[in-house]
Amino acid sequence: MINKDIKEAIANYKPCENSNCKCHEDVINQDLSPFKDGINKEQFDIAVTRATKYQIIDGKLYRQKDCHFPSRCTGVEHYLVALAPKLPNMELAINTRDWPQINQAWGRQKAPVLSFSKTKEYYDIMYPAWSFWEGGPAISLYPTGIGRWDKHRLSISEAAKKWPWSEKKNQVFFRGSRTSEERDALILLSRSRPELVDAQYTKNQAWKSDADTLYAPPASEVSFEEHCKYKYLFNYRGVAASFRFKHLFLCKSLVFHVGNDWLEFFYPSLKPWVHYVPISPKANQEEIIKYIEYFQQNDALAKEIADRGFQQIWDNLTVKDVRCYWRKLLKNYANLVKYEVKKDIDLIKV
Ligand SMILES: O=c1ccn([C@@H]2O[C@H](COP(=O)(O)OP(=O)(O)O[C@H]3O[C@H](CO)[C@@H](O)[C@H](O)[C@H]3O)[C@@H](O)[C@H]2O)c(=O)[nH]1
Repeated sequence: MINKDIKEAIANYKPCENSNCKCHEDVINQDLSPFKDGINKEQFDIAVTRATKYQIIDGKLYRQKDCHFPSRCTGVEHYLVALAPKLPNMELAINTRDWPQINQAWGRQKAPVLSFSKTKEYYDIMYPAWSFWEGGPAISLYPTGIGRWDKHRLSISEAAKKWPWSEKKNQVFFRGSRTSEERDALILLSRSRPELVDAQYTKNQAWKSDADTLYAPPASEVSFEEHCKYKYLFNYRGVAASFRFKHLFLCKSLVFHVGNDWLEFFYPSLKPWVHYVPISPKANQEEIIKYIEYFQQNDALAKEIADRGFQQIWDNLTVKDVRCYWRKLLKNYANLVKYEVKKDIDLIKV
């Protein structure tokens, strides 16, 4: 069954074009399609009540004074300041919370909020998360917050060289906090089958007692580079998508991606069975064991998927791709705006 799924996926796979962030272009088209008849002032006014207001006027970037998460705003502004001189005048409602804002199923009126992550239920328009530059989760190993994707690309891929496939431990590895109960099955499996799985909960800011780490003391945190020692790495959603996904591929380990609802802009460029192993969030411990054992018994196949996953991220999620995505997104967005953007004197220059 797994064998057949892999064969079919590989046979149907058409690599995307590795230039000008083309691998991610469809996501821009899809996210903007609900606004194809244009974006009017009323829609923007709704959007901005749920986000931080930005304007680009005569090539310069402006922002409302308060920002809910200053380092997240800085992470976003790193790209916008650089792109502003080449962009037309526009205004944007950028949500820096984890959670997207405009859920269709809850009957929310259509409004153009930009968010880093969403499911198909939301009208939110995805933008590259702040953490490509700064403002990601602050853990003990990254006290100022996870960021600098440019540096992580180099340091993690160097660690992958130190731990080539044949040297990696034949074990599953996961470290992270209990931001979603979907992670419990793997943590419990690790407790009953420690030789197969090393998965433990760490603390986050919300941690109060061992109950928050599923009745075990919190584990010490482990750097992304150290993850490269293991053949199999698990990715889960958290509150929304989790930032760890892109980093895991850089180890040239086999990535198991649990659930496919929560997206960031680059997720659709990664294909199940071609670049990673898809796992249902409902998979119980026996099912998880079945997948792990399959790949332990089909080691060459596991390595092939791991190598393809690495290459896809290495080639198509560069800093240049992130900049290119922002540029295309904002140009296409500006083309849809139907009202005249007037400079808001309450905003501050960034
Ligand atoms: O030992 C560890 C533990 C965590 N991490 C990394 O730290 C980050 C945070 O991990 P975790 O505590 O598991 O939180 P997540 O659930 O992955 O992310 C949460 O935090 C993000 C920023 O607030 C949100 O965007 C997500 O939706 C939310 O679920 C991730 O990139 C992890 O890979 C490590 O590198 N080593």
